[in-house]
Amino acid sequence: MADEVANTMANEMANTAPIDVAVGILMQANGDVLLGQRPAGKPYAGYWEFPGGKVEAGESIFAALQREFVEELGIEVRSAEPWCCVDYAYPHAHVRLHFYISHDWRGEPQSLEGQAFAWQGSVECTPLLPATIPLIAWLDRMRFG
Ligand SMILES: Nc1nc2c([nH]c(=O)n2[C@H]2C[C@H](O)[C@@H](COP(=O)(O)OP(=O)(O)OP(=O)(O)O)O2)c(=O)[nH]1
Repeated sequence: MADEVANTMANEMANTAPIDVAVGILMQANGDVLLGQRPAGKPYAGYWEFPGGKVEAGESIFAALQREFVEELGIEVRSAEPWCCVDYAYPHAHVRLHFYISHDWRGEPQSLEGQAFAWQGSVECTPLLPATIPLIAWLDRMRFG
């Protein structure tokens, strides 16, 4: 019964307009990418993700990306290219994730929200947010061929 209720909620959520989320993959020259761990108090606390957050009303996706990197990590993202877009229906929200790749930022990551972060070659942080899991294989193909 609990499963049925959860499935119904997920299906209803899938029919609602998605929430746009801007997500940034900072990539160093050697291919390492930056991941962060979701802080306590958020859904999926303790799960790893690429830094980012919800786009606010009237804000472009790139502006949201820049704002989130300043707020969470104290980093100025100078430029980034859109890479892929993933829709995912969580029980708490239907999200549309806009992933960008950046090779061009200023500053060293700081833990401004008390979160852990890590530069990773092959990504070994677990658990990863479910919607982010498929990205790792795509990213590896791009980075390592
Ligand atoms: N940043 C980020 N979010 C992701 C990834 N994968 C994934 O499913 N998400 C989901 C989790 C959340 O439902 C949503 C991001 O929203 P959030 O709650 O972290 O956004 P926010 O920082 O604006 O949070 P808040 O102001 O509402 O507290 O996107 C990912 O790799 N990075």
